[in-house]
Amino acid sequence: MCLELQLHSQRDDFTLNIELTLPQTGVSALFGPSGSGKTSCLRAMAGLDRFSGGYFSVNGEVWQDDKQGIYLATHQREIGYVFQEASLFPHLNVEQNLLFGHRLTRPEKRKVSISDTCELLSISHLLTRRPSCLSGGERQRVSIARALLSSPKLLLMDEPLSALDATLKQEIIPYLERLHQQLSIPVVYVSHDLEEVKRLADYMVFLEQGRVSQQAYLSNLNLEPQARTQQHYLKAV
Ligand SMILES: Nc1ncnc2c1ncn2[C@@H]1O[C@H](COP(=O)(O)OP(=O)(O)OP(=O)(O)O)[C@@H](O)[C@H]1O
Repeated sequence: MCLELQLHSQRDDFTLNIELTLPQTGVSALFGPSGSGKTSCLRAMAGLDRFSGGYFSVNGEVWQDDKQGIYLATHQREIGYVFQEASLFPHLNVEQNLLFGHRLTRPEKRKVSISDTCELLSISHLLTRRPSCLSGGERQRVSIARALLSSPKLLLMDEPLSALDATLKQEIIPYLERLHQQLSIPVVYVSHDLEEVKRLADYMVFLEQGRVSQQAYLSNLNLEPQARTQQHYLKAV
């Protein structure tokens, strides 16, 4: 069992030619320069963007197959999605935000409890606060908790740390490592930070100009060339 994604699509002057097979468990990172198609892949998996010529299955369940006319809308896909910026409801407190994700899931499908999730992400003491009274790292931890509370079959994370400064990033990474150890669902994690990916991912996909240039378990990869490219890029900006 695994995740399979195929996208063969043209959007304006950008061509996506993706053939991906990701492992059923653990964290798979989509890594590549800006504009290489990472978010497009994630949005296709979530059903947020519909690309023609698409196929997507999660552990045997087909969520899109254009040849057979199958396409599940976002609300029919059992996913958790964590965006770059925490997207919490500002008028609800933390507990109400969490309950929102939980209530959307039918009781028989709930795999995690609010208390366990709060403990996992150390947010129990924040339940009565409004999002505006949280730090960026706390907000992002609440967003992750809300995504988990929908008991998803797949967790999609689009550069969840990119809006945080270096200190907050260091604060939140251990929580992501803990999630990694405790979650049994697949996580697809978009990033263009090689150090982050090296700490969190098991499997890595390199994207370049809408194509997969390489995919393998991290333990089988030599990341020196990518590290050099990233150093070069960081010096240049
Ligand atoms: N709605 C859209 N319509 C047309 N083209 C788009 C749309 N969204 C993105 N693109 C184009 O698709 C290409 C891939 O974008 P995408 O956001 O997937 O890249 P990315 O690797 O996630 O980039 P970044 O790291 O900067 O977020 C880019 O050329 C982008 O301009």
